[in-house]
Amino acid sequence: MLTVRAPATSANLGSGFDVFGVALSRPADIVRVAKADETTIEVTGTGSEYIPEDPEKNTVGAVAAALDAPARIEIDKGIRPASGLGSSAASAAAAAVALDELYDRGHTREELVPIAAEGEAVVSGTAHADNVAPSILGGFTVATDEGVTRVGTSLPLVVCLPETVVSTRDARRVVPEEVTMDEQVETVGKAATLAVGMCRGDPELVGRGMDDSVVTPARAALIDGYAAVREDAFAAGATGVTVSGAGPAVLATCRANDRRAVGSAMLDAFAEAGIEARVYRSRVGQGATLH
Ligand SMILES: Nc1ncnc2c1ncn2[C@@H]1O[C@H](COP(=O)(O)OP(=O)(O)OP(=O)(O)O)[C@@H](O)[C@H]1O
Ligand SMILES: N[C@@H](CCO)C(=O)O
Repeated sequence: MLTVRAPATSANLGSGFDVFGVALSRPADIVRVAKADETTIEVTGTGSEYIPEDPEKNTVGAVAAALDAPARIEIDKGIRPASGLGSSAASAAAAAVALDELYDRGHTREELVPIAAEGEAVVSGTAHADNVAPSILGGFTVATDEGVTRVGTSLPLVVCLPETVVSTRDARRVVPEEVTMDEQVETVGKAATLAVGMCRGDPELVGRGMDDSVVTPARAALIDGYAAVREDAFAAGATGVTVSGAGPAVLATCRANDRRAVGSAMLDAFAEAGIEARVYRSRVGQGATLH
């Protein structure tokens, strides 16, 4: 069987709703594929009991259909579903890379991004590419209808995942439908600051650019303990804190030496709110890899 590892990702980064994303160095999904007459899916690993094996309902089924590449597909989940860590996207990204190789379709990595995004439409109703792009390409990505721009960086990150669940479909319902011109101007400034920070590998600039006042406050209300986690992460050295993807994971950036303190502060703040959580001390990492 052909095996691909695709990493977890964090989308939005505050000011880049549905556009920005980063690959995380861990955790990851492993997908194995073999040619077959029709697509079958077997899921094991973290949260697998909540993931459908019906190809019409699993993101990898949509990818196999889009590539016209029927296969026996085994998914070993390292990324918990409904986490805000691009769980559904990582499987789709791994399947796109694996099936393209298995059937020798010859797509470039960039061409595989919209194909993998078809999987996201199955789950959340829209084919947003801000998780599949970094999971396939690695680094920091800017995904728009015109294509994907990528910046390689190894910026330090800390992710804290509480034992609660927020589905992307639900979290999209709370996003404001309109913004004022003041909010638009502020968001452009933040997003530009963040992008420059990624190019320079500067956690101060990236952190400042994460501070969005449109989508994140609406999403934060769905995450018990968020305000305290954010405040305590800053007190421990974080330079920026935001909701990871649709949540409930919380993403922080900081200097590399502060990751341990920031992670502990986030864990403690969730614990004080009576919520168990786990921490990933991470950094921006590479995209899907063939094994
Ligand atoms: N291969 C898959 N892996 C994970 N979840 C899947 C997969 N296929 C379908 N799903 C469904 O997708 C939903 C989880 O996706 P969702 O987008 O809500 O979470 P996420 O990918 O962790 O978060 P986010 O996109 O905010 O980072 C669950 O309902 C799950 O059953
Ligand atoms: N941009 C999407 C990503 C979900 O991971 C959202 O926030 O709804």
